Amino acid sequence: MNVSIVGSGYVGTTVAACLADLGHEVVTIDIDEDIVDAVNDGESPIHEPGLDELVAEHGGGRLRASTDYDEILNTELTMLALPTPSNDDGSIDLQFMEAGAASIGEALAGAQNTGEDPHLVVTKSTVVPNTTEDRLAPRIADAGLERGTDFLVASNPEFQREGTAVADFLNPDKLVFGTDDDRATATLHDLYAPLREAADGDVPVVETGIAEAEMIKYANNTFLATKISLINDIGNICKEFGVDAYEVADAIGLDDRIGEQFLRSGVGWGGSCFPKDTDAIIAAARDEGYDPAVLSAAVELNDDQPKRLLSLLDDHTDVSGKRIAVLGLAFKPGTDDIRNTRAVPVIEGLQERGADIVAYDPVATENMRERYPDIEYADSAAAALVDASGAVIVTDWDEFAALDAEFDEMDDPVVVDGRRIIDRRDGITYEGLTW
Ligand SMILES: NC(=O)C1=CN([C@@H]2O[C@H](COP(=O)(O)OP(=O)(O)OC[C@H]3O[C@@H](n4cnc5c(N)ncnc54)[C@H](O)[C@@H]3O)[C@@H](O)[C@H]2O)C=CC1
Ligand SMILES: O=C(O)[C@H]1O[C@H](OP(=O)(O)OP(=O)(O)OC[C@H]2O[C@@H](n3ccc(=O)[nH]c3=O)[C@H](O)[C@@H]2O)[C@H](O)[C@@H](O)[C@@H]1O
Repeated sequence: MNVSIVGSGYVGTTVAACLADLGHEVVTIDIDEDIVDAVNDGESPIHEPGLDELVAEHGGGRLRASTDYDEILNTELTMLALPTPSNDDGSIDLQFMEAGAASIGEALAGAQNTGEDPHLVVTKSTVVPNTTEDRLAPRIADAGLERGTDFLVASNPEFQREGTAVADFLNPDKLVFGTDDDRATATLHDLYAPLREAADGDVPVVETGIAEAEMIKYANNTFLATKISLINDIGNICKEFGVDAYEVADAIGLDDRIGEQFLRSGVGWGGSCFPKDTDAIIAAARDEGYDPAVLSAAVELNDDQPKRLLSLLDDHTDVSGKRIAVLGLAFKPGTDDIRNTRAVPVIEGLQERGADIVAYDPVATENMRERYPDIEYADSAAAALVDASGAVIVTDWDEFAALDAEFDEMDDPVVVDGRRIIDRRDGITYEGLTW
């Protein structure tokens, strides 16, 4: 099939490269010329394991990029993979999506009516229920097009994670096709047929309505975020009783109804999506007159975990004027992404206390330096610990598990672990956040 994808960022580029690898002819459309040039030169514009190889193999061939929306005229379907950031009040900002939809409409309207099937426009981005219906389809139609004759719309949300995006896309737990027209459903089946054939096992397809598909994405992300907040709540109780929350989590995870994943308690969830998507669906629900109590509590608890981490440190040392090591800056291991990382409230809390911060991350240091140019950055965890009067662990990088004699170099070896990555050992004052 000939496929176009508007937006060549984390999702757009990953999906495009994987679809090209599965045999489709794919073009991405982006306003950023550097991204377009990179893809055409066979270079991935973003860092994801396995993506460099795919873009190197197909870039400039079955995978192309362009700044020209007219490219969609040579394709059967267009996916919208544009950003859906938050407004100041947490609600979803649809300006990029509406601009993209309008440009698609203008391109389609400029084409000769060939009598072919209507062009399918698929919302890949995460959008609150009814966005495709109420905000995107009308923008496409604004160019003088008729829905059902000139174009169709559908929702096909994406569940890939950063750091494992290629593997997640190629072997998804499910595919969700939200449509209101059999022709759209059939086109999505054609698009994913090679993926389902190549995938490791059976890939279930959920055929549903457009708004249901949009909501499934929020339900998925907010369920997982809330699962982490719940295990953090349970972990905080465990800490009060001197109980090991990880032993408790391992045991409850054996119950199939609970499941073993996403039970790692600690300093909380961050990243480009859980925080923004939770805020967006809470704001959208409130707009409709419903206040989601559990989700609001999940956010509140997530905001409190970094404060609990710092108050554990306060229990052992007055950090004012002292050198304090912050180990881990990325929002999770395996990425240099610092969007909504828990390291930010930790750093700000330490700054408020007047601490002298020395931070270390294997890959995210440069991104954090842009945000906090004035704090000290160490070249290694070992260097960060030298002469420190306390250390806090924010990201569960494997390399932190190997730290041992390095703690002997601390002035006062107080270690507060927000991710259960350091073993308790003689010679250090160790506090686990939930154990
Ligand atoms: N990053 C992730 O792991 C996941 C993200 N999502 C969702 O996917 C959507 C996209 O997210 P990302 O790929 O992370 O965003 P991103 O910010 O990495 O990429 C968006 C791209 O769109 C381009 N762009 C902006 N306006 C444009 C326009 N008018 N026309 C053409 N290109 C334009 C930008 O230059 C950028 O390259 C969001 O709704 C996000 O919530 C869903 C699942 C996973
Ligand atoms: O919509 C999205 O963008 C994506 O959001 C998440 O993916 P991602 O943000 O890449 O990262 P996760 O691996 O889910 O981790 C999110 C946060 O939760 C934290 N976490 C995760 C698991 C756990 O047990 N405990 C825990 O604190 C991580 O440290 C991290 O800060 C979802 O897992 C993806 O399915 C989804 O597509």
